[in-house]
Amino acid sequence: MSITNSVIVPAYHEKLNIKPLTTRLFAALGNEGSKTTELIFVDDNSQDGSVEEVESLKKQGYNVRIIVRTDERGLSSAVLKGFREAEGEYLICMDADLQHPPESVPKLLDSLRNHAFVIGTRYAPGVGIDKDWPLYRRVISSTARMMARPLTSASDPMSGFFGLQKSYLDRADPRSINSQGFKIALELLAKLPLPANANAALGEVPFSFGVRTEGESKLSGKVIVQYLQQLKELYCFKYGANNLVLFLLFWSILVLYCVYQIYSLLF
Ligand SMILES: Nc1nc2c(ncn2[C@@H]2O[C@H](COP(=O)(O)OP(=O)(O)O[C@H]3O[C@H](CO)[C@@H](O)[C@H](O)[C@@H]3O)[C@@H](O)[C@H]2O)c(=O)[nH]1
Ligand SMILES: [Mg+2]
Repeated sequence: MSITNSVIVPAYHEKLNIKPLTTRLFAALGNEGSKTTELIFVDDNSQDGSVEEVESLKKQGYNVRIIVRTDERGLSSAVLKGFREAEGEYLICMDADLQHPPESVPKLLDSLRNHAFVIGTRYAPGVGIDKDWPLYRRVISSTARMMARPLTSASDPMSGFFGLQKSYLDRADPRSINSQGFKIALELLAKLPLPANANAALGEVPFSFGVRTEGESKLSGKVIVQYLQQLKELYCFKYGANNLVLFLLFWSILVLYCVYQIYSLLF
């Protein structure tokens, strides 16, 4: 049977999460789904035993492999590398740390049959974010989400749990895609030539966002700065570089909003 689905997982120092993610994913896909799905970890030379872990799972019969990059680092570029190497027409991206439940992957794959792009959203009735996710991360995430509002109609463009039909990626000029930072879903939502019909373009699959139990988050100040640079570029892409007044106005509102959020949290 040929591979139709590729699940891409950017991974850096995630050895302890590789086995549970792989076994839970293929269990969720079932016998039939497992035959048509490959799992690809894209690791940036962690040298923590991730390679050996994947090799061992491969020997057990799982269709899993690991790409080790030694010349580049970063979440978004790792995802793009995995997408390029993928065999399947239906691509899924998810984190290694189990904050994205592998059991939701079949739902994303189903939705991808009818939509060019599918986002796993934490903002829908009946789902949410684990209560143990730190407050400062909630503030960063909701502020970042608000800043992306003018760029996409997706309810959760900050999500790293998403899928797309490869043909849409193939139609885009690779040089036009910003591969810096963490927010590759937003980048692709804004830049890919998705169908004009909103229903055909975007599907949303609610999921509950868990907390990491093994390893550490790689979010850093540098990633936040990269996000701000990415936003600036996306605003110029969408609204034109000359639209400076609009841009400055938006940023002023944003700064006021952030101050208000921090103030209401503290007092
Ligand atoms: N290859 C590679 N993978 C990386 C790198 N940095 C991070 N990753 C991998 O990318 C995934 C997400 O990284 P985390 O460090 O767990 O990110 P987070 O702070 O929990 O952020 C998550 O939440 C955001 C939503 O609030 C998501 O946008 C983001 O994608 C991620 O899911 C993990 O599998 C991690 O190993 C890197 O430089 N290289
Ligand atoms: Mg995480």
